[in-house]
Amino acid sequence: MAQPLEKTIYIGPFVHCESLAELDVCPNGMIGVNEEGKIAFILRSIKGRRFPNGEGWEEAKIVRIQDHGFFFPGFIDTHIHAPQYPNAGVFGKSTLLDWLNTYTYPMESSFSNLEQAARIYNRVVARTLSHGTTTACYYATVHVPATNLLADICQSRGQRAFVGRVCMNRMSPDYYRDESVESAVRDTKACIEHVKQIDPLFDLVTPIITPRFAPSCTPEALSAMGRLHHEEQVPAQTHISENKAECELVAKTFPSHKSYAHVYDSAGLLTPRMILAHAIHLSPEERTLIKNRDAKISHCPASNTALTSGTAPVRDMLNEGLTIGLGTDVSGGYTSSILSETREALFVSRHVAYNTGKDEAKLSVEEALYLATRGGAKVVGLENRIGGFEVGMDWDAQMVGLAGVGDTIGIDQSAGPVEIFGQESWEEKMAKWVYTGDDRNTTAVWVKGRLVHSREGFKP
Ligand SMILES: Nc1nc2[nH]cnc2c(=O)[nH]1
Ligand SMILES: [Zn+2]
Repeated sequence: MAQPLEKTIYIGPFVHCESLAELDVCPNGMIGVNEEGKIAFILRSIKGRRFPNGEGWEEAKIVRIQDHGFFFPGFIDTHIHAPQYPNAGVFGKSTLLDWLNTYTYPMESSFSNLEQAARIYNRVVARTLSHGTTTACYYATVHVPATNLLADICQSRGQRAFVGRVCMNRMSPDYYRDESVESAVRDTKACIEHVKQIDPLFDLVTPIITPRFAPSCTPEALSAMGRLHHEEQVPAQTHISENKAECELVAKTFPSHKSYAHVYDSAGLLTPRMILAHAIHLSPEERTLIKNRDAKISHCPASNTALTSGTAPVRDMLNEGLTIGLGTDVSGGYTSSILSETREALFVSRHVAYNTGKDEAKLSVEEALYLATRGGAKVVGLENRIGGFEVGMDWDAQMVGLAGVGDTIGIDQSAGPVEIFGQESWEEKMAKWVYTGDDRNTTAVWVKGRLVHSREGFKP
């Protein structure tokens, strides 16, 4: 069981997203986090220490920003394949459909071995936490024991997670697919039951229905997953319109359906609790349908570039009112860092601007950070609990450290790659973090008030 929490006051600058375009910077404030890991108060000035009287805050533990850093909400990875982690960076010149057969299915099938699963899943959860990912939406594999182990590891390492057993009953090698719709339903239910055992209120870990994508599932399998989504009242995730050959395959295998989005809709899967990854080549009608159903979008720019899938029209989708978060999509995406993904989203938006001649397609640093935090929180349906700093929200946060040039002699690698010369505005500091930072700048990470990662030298 996790250690009981102490009341803690976090002192120093804190930054979070107020809205899509606006960062809220408090250069020197205090955030009190109670024994339940919830934000109890926020003071925007440290003068006078006016925290609530008589509630024991006088004796609370203090955690202070030491350098040019700040507290920032934890990142939300709305789409990541945990078993593909060993393949990160290995994709050659492949595109989606040959990449799945060449790299992905062979790797995922090896998770029939629980030792392999333990090794890789421990690693991917520890690594994503080290990047400041406090919530991750994981695809596991078809294997029940390994999927349950991933849920256990998220629970014990303290990462908020959605853990999905993948349903796929066709178009993959015989050695890696569900035998039947009945066995897929039985195995999916077994994974849901397991999470109910370890976390009955889905406080930290939530099961998620995960039909891989339409080509991998017969219409009967999709409908069965749609029924489970409704019966079990748990969220769902899948891929949509990532690659043109995939879209053609869907048109061919579902000839009576109007569109790719309609395939999911007719299976009862296009709901407010569905997370659709990629959404690159959707028609305007499909985007309208997704908007009307209030289904959510996971934008995965690193993967979309790596697998030559295309450039998602994020600005258009935002303008149309779609809800969007960021996903690393490891290992279509090479990085398990949402900070890197934020940068990729910025660059891809510039390619969209260039290719369409529409300058407004470019995302700002603030907007990309919004997608990485508040946007992600909406995508996973937890916007009232995570993604920002507000009284009553959970303390899912990261301490970002930025080294001041001149503070140390020579180049201090341990302080991380971002160099602060002292003249930077907050806007510039945030841009430097996004464009030049990495996990060396992630000094400490908390989920629900529990310290789940810290760099060497961090003194809580
Ligand atoms: N990027 C990506 N797309 C998919 N479509 C179906 N499966 C996958 C997968 O594992 N990764
Ligand atoms: Zn994916």
